Amino acid sequence: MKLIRGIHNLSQIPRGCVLTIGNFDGVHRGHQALLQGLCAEGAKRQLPVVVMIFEPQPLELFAGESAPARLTRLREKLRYLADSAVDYVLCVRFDRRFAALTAQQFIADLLVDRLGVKLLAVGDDFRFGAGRQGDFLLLQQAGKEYGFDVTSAQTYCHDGLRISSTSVRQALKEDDLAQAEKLLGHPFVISGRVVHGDELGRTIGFPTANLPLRRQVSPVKGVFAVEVNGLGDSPVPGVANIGTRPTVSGVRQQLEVHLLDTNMNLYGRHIDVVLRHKIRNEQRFASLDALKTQIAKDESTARVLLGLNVE
Ligand SMILES: Cc1cc2nc3c(=O)[nH]c(=O)nc-3n(C[C@H](O)[C@H](O)[C@H](O)COP(=O)(O)O)c2cc1C
Ligand SMILES: Nc1ncnc2c1ncn2[C@@H]1O[C@H](COP(=O)(O)OP(=O)(O)OP(=O)(O)O)[C@@H](O)[C@H]1O
Repeated sequence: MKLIRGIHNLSQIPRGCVLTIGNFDGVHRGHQALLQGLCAEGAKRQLPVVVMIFEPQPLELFAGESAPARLTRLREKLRYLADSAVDYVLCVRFDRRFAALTAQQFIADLLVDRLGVKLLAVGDDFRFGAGRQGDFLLLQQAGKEYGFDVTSAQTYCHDGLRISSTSVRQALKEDDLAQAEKLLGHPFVISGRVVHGDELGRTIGFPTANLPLRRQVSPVKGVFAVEVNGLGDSPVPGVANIGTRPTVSGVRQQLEVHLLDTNMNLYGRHIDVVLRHKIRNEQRFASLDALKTQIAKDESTARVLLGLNVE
């Protein structure tokens, strides 16, 4: 899979392709089904498979802080997309100028002139162009006019529920990690690079690796039994807190993970924290001692939940 960043680099994609467009946040099972169908079409027509995504996601431009929490950062999104057999990911910088393109300009300039699209597959709820004026019907009409096919992906459901990034966020909001995993087709993971914290954790006997969540709001909060990938061949068990750390008057939301039975130094490493089970909500404790007592209990709970030998 090749990543093309920005429409000014479009010439790197051969003209004529099968294409889909969207946010693909989480790369859930609905997305995976759509991509599978598209890849089969690409193979049949011997055309490259292209996925157009937007960065930032449109609502992040329009709604700023109140945009829905991200399920995947760009890096993770690309990793999941690479797992399907797509040839190119075109990552479009979604700014005011791009957002102002009318549906007709988007089709004529980008899809037809620049990409020479032969087949476009989208869900039937797909909307695009300034003011979300463009819809499936308009695409079909344009397809006839310019000579490309438009197909609507069959809606992919789980237990009668349409899988969408929104439904995954809802499951996470309800702390239903099992449901989120069923909808995603993979566990919910928070990834990032470990940075230096205040190192207070050390003094209370629970050193933690800190992942800043930056501007991104996490779709989940609280204390979790986790497994950390990216540190060797097998996952390392741990216990993590996602929150603002009210006990030490923290402000910014971050993820802190305490690894069990190892004192590996993680600074600067990129890790994937797989959330396995929720243990409790974050709380403000009256003292660091009270927090320490609770974290020791959390650790025991995590051992049970992760099926580890309880000491
Ligand atoms: C399993 C676990 C649970 C935690 N729960 C809370 C909590 O409920 N409330 C809180 O204020 N801090 C909680 N913390 C503590 C903070 O996340 C953080 O580790 C501590 O304030 C030290 O921060 P530092 O490593 O940045 O110095 C928890 C930490 C861990 C590892
Ligand atoms: N369950 C599904 N079945 C079939 N196609 C889907 C499904 N979910 C999304 N798609 C299609 O995948 C493409 C990318 O979807 P996109 O990520 O933009 O939205 P979404 O997953 O529906 O999330 P949201 O909840 O934000 O609307 C779109 O064409 C969309 O219609």
